[in-house]
Amino acid sequence: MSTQQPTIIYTLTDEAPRLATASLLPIVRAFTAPAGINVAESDISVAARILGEFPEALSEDQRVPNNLAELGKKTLQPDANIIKLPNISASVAQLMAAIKELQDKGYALPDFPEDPKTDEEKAIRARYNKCIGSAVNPVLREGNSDRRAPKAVKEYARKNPHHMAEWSPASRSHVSHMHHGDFYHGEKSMTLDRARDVKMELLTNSGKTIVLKPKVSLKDREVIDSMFMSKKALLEFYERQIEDARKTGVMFSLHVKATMMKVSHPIVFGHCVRIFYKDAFEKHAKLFEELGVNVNNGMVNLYDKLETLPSAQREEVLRDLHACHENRPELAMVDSAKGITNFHSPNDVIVDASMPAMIRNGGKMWGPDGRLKDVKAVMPESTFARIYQEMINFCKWHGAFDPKTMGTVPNVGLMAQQAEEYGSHDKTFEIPEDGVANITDLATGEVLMSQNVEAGDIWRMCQTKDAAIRDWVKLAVTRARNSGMPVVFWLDQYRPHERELITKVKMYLHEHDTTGLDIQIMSQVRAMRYTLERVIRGLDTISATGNILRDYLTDLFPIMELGTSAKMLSIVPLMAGGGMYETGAGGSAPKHVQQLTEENHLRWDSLGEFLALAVSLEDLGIKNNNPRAKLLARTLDAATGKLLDNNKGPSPKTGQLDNRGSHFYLALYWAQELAAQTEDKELAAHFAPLAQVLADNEQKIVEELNAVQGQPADIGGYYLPQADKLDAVMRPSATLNQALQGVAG
Ligand SMILES: NC(=O)C1=CN([C@@H]2O[C@H](COP(=O)(O)OP(=O)(O)OC[C@H]3O[C@@H](n4cnc5c(N)ncnc54)[C@H](OP(=O)(O)O)[C@@H]3O)[C@@H](O)[C@H]2O)C=CC1
Ligand SMILES: O=C(O)CCC(=O)C(=O)O
Ligand SMILES: [Mg+2]
Repeated sequence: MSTQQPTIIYTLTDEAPRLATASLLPIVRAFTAPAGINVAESDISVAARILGEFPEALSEDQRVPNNLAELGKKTLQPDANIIKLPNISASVAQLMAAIKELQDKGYALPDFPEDPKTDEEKAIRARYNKCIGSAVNPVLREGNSDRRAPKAVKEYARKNPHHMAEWSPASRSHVSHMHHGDFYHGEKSMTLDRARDVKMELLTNSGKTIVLKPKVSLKDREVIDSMFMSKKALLEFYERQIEDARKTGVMFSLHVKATMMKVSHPIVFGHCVRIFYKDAFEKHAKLFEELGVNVNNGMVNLYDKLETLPSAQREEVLRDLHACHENRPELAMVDSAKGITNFHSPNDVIVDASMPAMIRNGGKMWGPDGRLKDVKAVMPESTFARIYQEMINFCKWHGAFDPKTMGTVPNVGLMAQQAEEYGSHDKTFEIPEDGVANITDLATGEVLMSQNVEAGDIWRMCQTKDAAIRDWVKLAVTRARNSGMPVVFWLDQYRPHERELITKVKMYLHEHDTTGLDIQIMSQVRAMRYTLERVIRGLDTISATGNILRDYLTDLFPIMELGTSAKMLSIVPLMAGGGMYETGAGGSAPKHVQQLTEENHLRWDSLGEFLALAVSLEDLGIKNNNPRAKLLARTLDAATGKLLDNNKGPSPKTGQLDNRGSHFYLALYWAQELAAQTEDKELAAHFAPLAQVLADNEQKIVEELNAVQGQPADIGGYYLPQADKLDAVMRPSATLNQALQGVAG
C-alpha cells in the first residue's frame, strides 16, 4: 500500500456485522479501487483482541497484532478515516466461550481464571479483563457523537411505517428506580483548579488505609465526580420491588448495561438475582461458595457449575430454585420457548435496546407462557431511569407514537476522551470494609472529595475533560446551525456533575455565534416531556446529552421513529481532525447469527454501513481534494436512496431477499449511478459494463442468493469464523462474484 493512497480503515467485528462485511467489503472495494482509494481492514473482533493480548501463548503463524491499540493511535491522527461497525462488548460468559472456541481451534490460550488466587492467575485475569465489556468504543471514540436519521431514511420511515403496538392508559407497566442510596443521590463533583495527580483510597473504620487506585492524573479544568451506590439500599430496593410486582401481579424485569458499565452493573445485576432466589441461595450458600458460583455473570453461571454435581444433588438445587418462584413474581423472558429468563445472562437484556423494544411493544414484554404482558422495568440507578418513565407516562396519555407523523430527535453526545462513565472502569470498586472513601491530592494530601461508605457499596470516580466538553458544545451549535433545529441540553441542575457541566456549557456557548439559534438547558424529565410534545406535532429537536443518555436516546428515538437504530447515521468527528463513521447506533444482533446458521438467512440491515461509507468517502474527498471520492459518495447516497425507494432492504423472513440481496441491489444502483453521471467520463465508462451485467442478470443473481436459504449454514465458528467458509456462505452468487471480479480488472 502506498502511503500516498487515501485509505479508509474498515473494521472487522463480530456476529451479524462481521457476516455482513464478508459480503459487502468485496463490493466496496470493487467501487473504491478504480478511484484509487484503498480500503484497509482492521480486525477488532473479540477473538482478535484476545489473540492480540497473548502473543507468547501462540505460535508465530497464529499471532495477530494488537489492532485495537493501533487503531486507537490512528484516531489521534488528523488523516484518520475509520468505518467502525458494532462489536461485541463481551460479558464474562461470552469471553469464556470465545476462549474455549479459540482453544479448540488450536490456540494455546490460558484458561480464564474465574476466581484468580495466585499472582500468575491474577496477571492472566488482568489481561483478559481488557477484553471484557465495552473495551473498544471508549478507546476509539476520541471525539463526541453526532447521531441522526438522514432525511431520506426519515422520509422512508414516514412512507413505510413500522408496526407500533397500542398503548392503553390502563397499562400497568412502569419503571422502578431507587429513591435514595444510588449514584445520583450520593454524588459529589468538582471542576479542577489546576492539573493534579490524585489517589483513591479507603480509610476503614478499623483503622486501615487501603489504596484502591494509587494514581490518577487529572488535567486542569477537568470535571471529576465521586459517587457510590449503597449495597444496603440496593438490596432493600430489590426486595421491595420484587414483592410489589408479586402483589400487584406484573412481571418483573431488570434492565442494566452490564456490558458498557462492565464493573458496576454486573454487581448490580448479581444482587438482584441473589435476592430473587434468596431462599435457595441461603440454603445452598456453602455449596455455591465451593462451586465458585458467581451470578454477577448470570444464572447461566450457576447452571453450568451445577452440571459438575451428581445428578441427585443437582436436582435438589434445581428444585429449590424452582420453589423460589412460588413466592416471586413472573420474570420477563428473553426466550420463553427455551425457558431463558431475564436473569440468564447479563448481556441478554441491555437497557439501551431493551427499554425501547418494550415501549414499542405497548409497554409489554414476553412472559414465561409466551404471552406479552405488562411489566415492572427495574432500573436501580435513578439518574437516567426517569426518562423512560416520562416516555411511558406520555404514551399512556397520548397513545403510541406514529412513525408517519412524528418529528425526529437527533443526538449530540458527550463521550470524547473517555468522558463520564466511559473512563470509570478502572476507578470503580466494590468496597471491602466500612469507612471513608477519599479522593486525595498526591502532592498536597488535600482531600478533594470524601464519601462515607459501607462494605459492598460500589464506589466510583468519573472524569470528563474540559476539551471534550468544549468540543461537545461546539458540535451542538454546529448541528443546530446546519439543521435549523432547536437544541436542548439535557442537564439536571440538582445533580452535582451536571451542575458543573451547566456552568461550562453556558461559558462555551459564548464562544459561538448563536444568533437565531434556539438553545435551552433542561433537566432530563423536562427535556423528555418538552421533546415529546414537539415530537407528536412533527417537530424536530436535537438532544445534547452526556454519555449514558447518548447511548440510551440513540436507540430510544430511532426505534420509535424508524423501527430500529440500525438506520442511523452515526458520526464521530475526531477531536484530532479525523473522522470515525459508525454504522447505525445499534449492536451486533446476536439473534441474526442464529438465523443464518440455522436457515442461511441474514436479516441484518447494512443501511448503517451504506450511510457511513458515504460520509467517509465524502470526508476523504474533501480532505484530500479528491473529486472521485466525492463522486463516489454522491452516487452512493443516490444508490442508497433508490434502494430505499425500491424497498430492497433485507426481509426478516427466510426465503426472501436478505442482507446479501440488499448488497447486490446497492451494487447495481451504485454502478448505474456512476455509469449515468457525466462529470467523470472515465469512471462512467469503467462502471457501465458492471451496471449492464448486473441489470441483465438481476433475476439470476437474486435467485442464486435466495436458493441457498432454508438450510443450515456452516461458517466454521462463532467468535472466529473460518474465512473460506464465511466467504462461501456470504457470497453464494457466482454470477455476482464474477461481475465484481470483472470490474476490479
Ligand atoms: N457500537 C457498538 O459497538 C455497539 C455494540 N453493542 C453490542 O452488541 C451486542 C448486542 O447488543 P443488543 O443490546 O442485543 O443490541 P442489538 O442492537 O444488537 O440488537 C437488538 C435488536 O435490534 C435489531 N437490530 C440491530 N441492528 C440491526 C441491523 N443492522 N439490522 C437489523 N436489525 C438490527 C435486531 O432486531 P430483530 O431481532 O428484531 O431483527 C436486534 O435483535 C452486545 O454485545 C452489545 O454490547 C451494542 C450497541 C452498540
Ligand atoms: O460500547 C458499548 O458497549 C455499547 C455502545 C452502545 O451501545 C452505543 O454506543 O450505542
Ligand atoms: Mg447503544
